[in-house]
Amino acid sequence: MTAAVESVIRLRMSEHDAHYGGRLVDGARMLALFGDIATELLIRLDGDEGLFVAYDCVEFRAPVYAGDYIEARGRITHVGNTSRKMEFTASKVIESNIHPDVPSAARVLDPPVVVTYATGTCVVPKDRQRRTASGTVDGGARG
Ligand SMILES: C/C=C/C(=O)SCCNC(=O)CCNC(=O)[C@H](O)C(C)(C)COP(=O)(O)OP(=O)(O)OC[C@H]1O[C@@H](n2cnc3c(N)ncnc32)[C@H](O)[C@@H]1OP(=O)(O)O
Repeated sequence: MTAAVESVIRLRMSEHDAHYGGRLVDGARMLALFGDIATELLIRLDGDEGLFVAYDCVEFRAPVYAGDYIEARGRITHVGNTSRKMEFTASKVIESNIHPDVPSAARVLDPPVVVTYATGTCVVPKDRQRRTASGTVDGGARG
C-alpha cells in the first residue's frame, strides 16, 4: 500500500504579487502554488514531475493581499492508471495591513482562513512512472 502523499508550501505574498487595486493578489498566484504542490506530489509518488491535465473545481473564497502569509496544501485523493486526482487548499495564516494608521500592524489567524480551494487531475505517462511495487520511487533509474 502507498503511504498518503501530501505537500505543504508556506510563503508571504510580496508587493510584486499585488495585481489589482487595494494590493489585491491575482487568483492565478494561488494556482501557481497549487502547480508547485502538484509537482512535489508527483515527484514523491512517481519520481517524475508529470503534467497538469485539468482542474474540475476552483473556488476563490476570500481575498489575498500583499503582506499576507499563505499556506498551500495538497494531497493525492485517487491514483489511476496514469492519472492522479488531487485536492488543494490555500489558507491565510497571517493577515497584514489590519490598521489604517499603522502599516506594520498584523495578526495571526487562528484558525487560518481558507482563501482558495481546488481539485484537479495530473498525468504521469506509464513510461515515466518510477514507483516500485513496494510504493517507493526507484531512485536508480535515469534517462
Ligand atoms: C504538476 C504541474 C504541471 C503543469 O502545470 S504542466 C503545464 C500544464 N499542463 C500541460 O501542459 C499538459 C498538456 N497536456 C498534455 O500534454 C496531455 O493532455 C497529457 C499528457 C496531460 C495527457 O495526454 P494523454 O495521456 O494522451 O491523455 P489521455 O490518455 O486521454 O488521459 C490520460 C489520463 O488522464 C485522464 N484525463 C484526461 N483528461 C482528463 C480531464 N479533462 N479530467 C480528468 N482526467 C482526465 C484520463 O482519464 C486518463 O486517466 P487514466 O490513465 O488513469 O485512465
